[in-house]
Amino acid sequence: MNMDKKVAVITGSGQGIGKAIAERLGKDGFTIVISDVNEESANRTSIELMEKGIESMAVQANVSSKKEIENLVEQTVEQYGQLDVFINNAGIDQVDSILNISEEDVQKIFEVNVFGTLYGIQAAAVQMKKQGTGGKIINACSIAGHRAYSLLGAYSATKFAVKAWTQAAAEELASSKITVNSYCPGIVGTSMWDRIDAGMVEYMNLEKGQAFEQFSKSIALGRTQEPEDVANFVSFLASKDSDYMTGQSVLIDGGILYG
Ligand SMILES: NC(=O)C1=CN([C@@H]2O[C@H](COP(=O)(O)OP(=O)(O)OC[C@H]3O[C@@H](n4cnc5c(N)ncnc54)[C@H](O)[C@@H]3O)[C@@H](O)[C@H]2O)C=CC1
Ligand SMILES: CC(=O)C(C)=O
Repeated sequence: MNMDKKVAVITGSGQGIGKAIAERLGKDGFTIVISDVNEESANRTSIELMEKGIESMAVQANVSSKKEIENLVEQTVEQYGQLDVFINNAGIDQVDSILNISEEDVQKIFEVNVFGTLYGIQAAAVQMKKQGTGGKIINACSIAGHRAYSLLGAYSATKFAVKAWTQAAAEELASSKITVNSYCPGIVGTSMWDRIDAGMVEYMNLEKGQAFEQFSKSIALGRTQEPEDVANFVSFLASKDSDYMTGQSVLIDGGILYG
């Protein structure tokens, strides 16, 4: 174990954007804790990183359980002695109309995207304050945290909430030299968009892939986003270069929304 190396925890990093962030931060020199509710994908991704020479371990955790997230931080510190960067990346999607959304579905998406992000901020901040070294907390927001989309009403509401956590936590934690920022991707071709497309085409009577295609037409840079496009920006947020930035939820969407 090299105690000079900084340690980053990434939730929901068994696949998709979280996995790309883990790979990028590993290349940047971080020791990486892969965490996911899916134990198999967490283990697989952690092994892939180690095969690339990146120090890593996997911890299975469901972000909607405060206890499991506290345990994730405990295990990290037990193994590596410190926590420097905590990334609340895990999130789930939901496609439904406002008139049709059920109480159970709203509860479920808020438990993961909203409560889960809060538990991550809390557990990370407690540890970072104890260390007295400062730190960086980074959250997954979305273009849907800047404007709500039809059929993504509940999802958009959760991402607006992530933006609110980011601003409030940034103000409260600044005196402990802990910064809190969010990345707001656009249309990234992960399994999340496969599910969103499937849900939307059913609602709108389209062919498979057409909802993804229609959304993608709004991207000024003319291509859909790769997980690595997001990871490149998160690399900056996790680095010293972002030390003077806090409370921001930054669009990284190839030019869909401006502001
Ligand atoms: N794909 C996209 O176009 C965009 C995604 N985002 C956000 O980026 C983040 C990552 O998204 P993707 O990689 O696309 O999704 P994904 O569905 O491909 O991967 C999400 C990962 O999170 C894990 N996960 C789900 N629920 C969890 C829980 N309760 N506890 C721990 N892990 C859990 C899954 O097992 C999976 O490994 C999400 O917060 C999402 O809302 C934001 C904007 C656009
Ligand atoms: C998945 C997501 O955040 C959008 C709006 O595409």
